Amino acid sequence: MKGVDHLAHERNKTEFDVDAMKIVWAGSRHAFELSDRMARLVASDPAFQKDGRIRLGRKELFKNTLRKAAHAWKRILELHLTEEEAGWLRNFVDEPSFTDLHWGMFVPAIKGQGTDEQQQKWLPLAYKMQIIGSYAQTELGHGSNVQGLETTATFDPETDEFVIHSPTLTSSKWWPGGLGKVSTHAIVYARLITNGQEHGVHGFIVQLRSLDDHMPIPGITIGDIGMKFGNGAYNTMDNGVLTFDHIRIPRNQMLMRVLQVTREGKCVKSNVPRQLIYGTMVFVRQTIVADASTALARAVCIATRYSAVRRQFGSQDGGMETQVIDYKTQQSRLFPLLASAYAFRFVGEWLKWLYTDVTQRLQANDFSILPEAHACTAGLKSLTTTATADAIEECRKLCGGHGYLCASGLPELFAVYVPACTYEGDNVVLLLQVARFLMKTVSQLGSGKKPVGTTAYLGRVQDLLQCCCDVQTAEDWLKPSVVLEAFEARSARMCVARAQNLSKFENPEDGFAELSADLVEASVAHCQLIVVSKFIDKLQQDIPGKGVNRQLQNLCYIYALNLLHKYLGDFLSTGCITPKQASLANDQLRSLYSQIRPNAIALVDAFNYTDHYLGSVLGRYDGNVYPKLYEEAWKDPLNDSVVPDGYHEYIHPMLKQQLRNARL
Ligand SMILES: CCCCCCCCCC/C=C\CCC/C=C/C(=O)SCCNC(=O)CCNC(=O)[C@H](O)C(C)(C)COP(=O)(O)OP(=O)(O)OC[C@H]1O[C@@H](n2cnc3c(N)ncnc32)[C@H](O)[C@@H]1OP(=O)(O)O
Ligand SMILES: Cc1cc2nc3c(=O)[nH]c(=O)nc-3n(C[C@H](O)[C@H](O)[C@H](O)COP(=O)(O)OP(=O)(O)OC[C@H]3O[C@@H](n4cnc5c(N)ncnc54)[C@H](O)[C@@H]3O)c2cc1C
Repeated sequence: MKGVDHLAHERNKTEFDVDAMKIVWAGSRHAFELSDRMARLVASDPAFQKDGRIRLGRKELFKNTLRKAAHAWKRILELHLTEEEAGWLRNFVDEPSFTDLHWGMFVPAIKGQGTDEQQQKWLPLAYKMQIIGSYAQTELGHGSNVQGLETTATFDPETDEFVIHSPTLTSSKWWPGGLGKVSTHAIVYARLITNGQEHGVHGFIVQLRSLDDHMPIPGITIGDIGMKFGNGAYNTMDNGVLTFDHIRIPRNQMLMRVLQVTREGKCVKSNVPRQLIYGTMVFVRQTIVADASTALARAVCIATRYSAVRRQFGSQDGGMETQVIDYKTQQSRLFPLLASAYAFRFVGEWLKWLYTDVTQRLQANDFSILPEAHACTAGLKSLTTTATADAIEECRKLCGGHGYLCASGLPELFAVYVPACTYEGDNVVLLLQVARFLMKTVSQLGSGKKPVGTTAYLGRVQDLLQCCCDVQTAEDWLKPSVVLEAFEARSARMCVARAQNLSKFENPEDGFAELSADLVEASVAHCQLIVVSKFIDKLQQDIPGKGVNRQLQNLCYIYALNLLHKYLGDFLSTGCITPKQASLANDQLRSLYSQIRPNAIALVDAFNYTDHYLGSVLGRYDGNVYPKLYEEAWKDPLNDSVVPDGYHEYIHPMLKQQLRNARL
């Protein structure tokens, strides 16, 4: 690192091996080395610089994104990067683009829902980017309600083709990323109709644009849906609108792993459950959980470094003022977010494992844990993205006024991140899916069906309904079994109470609708339990590196005890803990903040983010904030001239007029 390190005094306080923590954060030495190499490659390439992005108009911004995506692809080919390396490279380019949808949804949809033949035909084209794909599911009138989609795919036995059609305005495809201006193909979700009968929503590979001149295929109307929230941010993406006027595609372009349509138009079901049509969403929701920890860690890294640089008050004798990170209020807002970044990292790691396990089981025709995988990916996507979006905004406030400057990197990070609460499933809609799963699990308890996986604790529901927390001192809150039992008891009691309320309704669907707000709270409690338990599991692993495990323990208890504090109403009203025990938890939390404090800078250094990736003057590794902030201000186009454009038209006449009036 060149120049003076203004945070050196902070780094000198560190009580653990930061390099070892970097490997824990990355997941493995291999992942660390690979991501580190790709981060540096991107940071050192002037073609990937991000300065001034937020000031570009939409057209320039978009063209700039196309340039970067093309340059990234060129580097990927020149350096013969593996798929994993290429994924990291694109990640560090740090600009949403059509490639996210191509690699993140189009390719996985073909892999997950296509037959072997279809995969053999389409995947090589996609891998070489000879076609560019998007994922066209959502319509103007329906997004959450997938079964309500209106686009039709009607089989024509005479020509052996499907006719794809948009019958209404509301059936226009609306939102798909990469669709507006770039994609040549899309997986289009449409209602399958054969022999006059409907067979639900399925995916179809549809060509949208000519591979020669990029013009839309006749009968297709396609464009961008317009500017979105924030400068720069998600406006690098061409979210699109698309309508079909009786577009014909060959029969073999329906993704047929779940259901085959024969030459005669007969539907033949495979042994794969219908829900696999939603499989791409499960895959992406799982990646979104991992991405949440990355985005949260970015915001926390900026806020933590800046909180150590920033000083306010406290100097009575003309000495240094207090670093704002030393205020307990700042710590109580910041350190739980730091802990959440680590918590989401580990639950993301676990979810990736679960997803891999489910995929292997599906291949062996074992579909038993699909509902669990759906509930976990939906619930954790919802929990982590909501918390991350809120946390980015909190980090902005933690940085005071300077956090509101685009130079802090936080406004753009917020704007680019918040749609994660909506895409891949609105977060409330997803929690309702978790609630259905939980209520089903509770209702089956009497029948002797033993819950497994993340709901196994519900199998001990009788114990959990009666257990009494035996915390007597603040230190007792540092026992994994105590914390786990409190979270299990809270979740179990909330689930059982909701199930009892539901049973009072004659029609369960009416009851579900009426109690939905309460049910969502039970889902949150269950998902928080999963995060806490996966963090505790992580602590049981043999983690090398001096002091690393100790720091992780502190973070784990900060994560759990802060939730306990925030959701105290749940814990107290369900009788899981007493007010006295809650107060002891708070005492412990304050003590943990003091223990984390000297390690805070090192804990964010362990994320190993380059200054390029952070894109923040406040979060600079060297802490040299003020001179750089000052420098940055002068780069604003408003400062190109001392007297602004418009002075002669608007300011001068106004001043003169007032002068004249004053003279009158
Ligand atoms: C190598 C490089 C890799 C790079 C990776 C980079 C990744 C980058 C990714 C890009 C990231 C960001 C870009 C954002 C792009 C955004 C894309 C989108 O938004 S796509 C559109 C997403 N849309 C949704 O998520 C819609 C939300 N709605 C739904 O999911 C459902 O329709 C639902 C669940 C709300 C429907 O409810 P309903 O009750 O009507 O269900 P059904 O009758 O349809 O089904 C009932 C039955 O099925 C179960 N179920 C539902 N969903 C699933 C599922 N996904 N999996 C398994 N099972 C499911 C449900 O629980 C019911 O079960 P039952 O037992 O009958 O109760
Ligand atoms: C940036 C961005 C990128 C996107 N990219 C893509 C893409 O590439 N491909 C694609 O197909 N789609 C994409 N989408 C669309 C996205 O998947 C949908 O917007 C999302 O699934 C939410 O659906 P909706 O817009 O219909 O919301 P709605 O369902 O209309 O939600 C509106 C409100 O109603 C509430 N609500 C809805 N249903 C219920 C219910 N049953 N019970 C209680 N409350 C309910 C919601 O909580 C919300 O508050 C993208 C969206 C965004 C913002």
